[in-house]
Amino acid sequence: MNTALTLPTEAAPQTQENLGQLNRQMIVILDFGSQYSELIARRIRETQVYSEVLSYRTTAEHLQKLNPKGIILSGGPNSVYSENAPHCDPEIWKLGIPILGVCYGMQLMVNQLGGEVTKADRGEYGKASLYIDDPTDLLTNVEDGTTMWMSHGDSVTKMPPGFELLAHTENTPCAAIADHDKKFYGVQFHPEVVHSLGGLALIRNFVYHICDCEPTWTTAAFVEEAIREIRARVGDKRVLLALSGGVDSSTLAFLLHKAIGDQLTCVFIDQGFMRKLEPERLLKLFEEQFHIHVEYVNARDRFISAIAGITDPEEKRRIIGHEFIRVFEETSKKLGHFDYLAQGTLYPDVIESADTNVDPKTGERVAVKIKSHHNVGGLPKDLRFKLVEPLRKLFKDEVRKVGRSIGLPEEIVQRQPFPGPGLAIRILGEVTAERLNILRDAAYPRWREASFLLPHSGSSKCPRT
Ligand SMILES: Nc1ncnc2c1ncn2[C@@H]1O[C@H](COP(=O)(O)OP(=O)(O)OP(=O)(O)O)[C@@H](O)[C@H]1O
Repeated sequence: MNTALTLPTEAAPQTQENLGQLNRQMIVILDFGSQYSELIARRIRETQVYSEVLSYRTTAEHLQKLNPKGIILSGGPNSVYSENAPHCDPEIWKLGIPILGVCYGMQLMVNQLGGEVTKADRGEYGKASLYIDDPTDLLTNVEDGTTMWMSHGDSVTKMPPGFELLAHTENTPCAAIADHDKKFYGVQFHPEVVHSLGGLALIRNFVYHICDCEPTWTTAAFVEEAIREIRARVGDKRVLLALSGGVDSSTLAFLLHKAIGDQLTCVFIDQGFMRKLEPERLLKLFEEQFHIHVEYVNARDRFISAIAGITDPEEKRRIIGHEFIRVFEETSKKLGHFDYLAQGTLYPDVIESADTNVDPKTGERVAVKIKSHHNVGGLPKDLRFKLVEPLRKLFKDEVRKVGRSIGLPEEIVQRQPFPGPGLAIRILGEVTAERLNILRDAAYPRWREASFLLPHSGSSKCPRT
């Protein structure tokens, strides 16, 4: 039940602030609709270089402003000749920026630069051995005969002027090509997928040797910049955060607390659907161990009454989501005025939710509607919060790294994802207090309970689950 969060209109533009990304070397991935575009971005970031996925519609003018160290044209499901096939701004070839085309991206490069792409006699899907014709440059340290992952129906049959062959496979004469002078490269295979054994070496060659990047995208650098940015944005104002105890909101709480200390107020709503001892554990960790104040709201009776007699899981979710918003709203009003609401929006949310919201000029995927956390979805307009979303450029594994680096305990960093409506959804049929207790006991190993309870006895704030 991911209700889109419709934000107060004045808050929306501020969500576009790119916390922790200023003055950073970047590789831009132009997305032509491949299921792997996000994966390319992740692979680049694994080399400690920042990368962003933008729409293929991004203009050369905008790219010039962004000043990336390199551009990657992703794969895509189309043929370059098909009607409505996505094409990039042809001006990008004049920017003087290294460009790597992957699969469809390579075919587009060939098509736009005067070569030829034709429907192959036999498409190539799956693993293929790559035979290297030029072991320098892009293919330095890539083993001859290494396995690469192919998935294409069209093939390059004539290279554009200025291009040379780097590698071939049994079925694909032009599997890797380059115009060394202009630093344009094309590969028919997918170096980003794990099955491509030489893929990471190739990506590293592109990023470090061809684009001349340095490994600046590190967790420590992100944390430092994010803290600076949060302070600059928030000033001396108060920030409200809905804390679930999951990895995203917990990392956010730690980061914000580091940046603005007690200007942060965390609200934890105990709806009574969490796993055994989770509420107690959360309060103990945050309040006693890390001295981060958490406003505990015991709303167990309210939630269980709200779904009394309801058996349909979707209906349960809807009611719980609705109730959550009401409780959150009431609590925030009681706690006084807040200028900012912190949200744990992550980069995949930004990419996925913005598909239909591409700014035609910049190609930026504008997250007008943020695919939100169902529990804080649909916050009423009159709350009028501005947003702080310092994690919106991070993938989940990067959030875990950030959390770990700022002291978030491993039990939260590695926590199994658990949906907001939690046990209420795991129980088939009507949810009753008795069923909740049975499920809690069944799902919770005794030894963990014992290790948690001794020598401490949980938080005094909330009743035992
Ligand atoms: N019981 C709760 N009390 C307060 N806030 C909550 C609660 N449950 C969820 N939230 C808020 O809703 C957001 C989304 O919840 P969801 O269950 O979808 O988990 P998530 O997106 O994996 O995030 P997290 O890792 O922080 O749980 C959380 O990040 C948190 O801000």
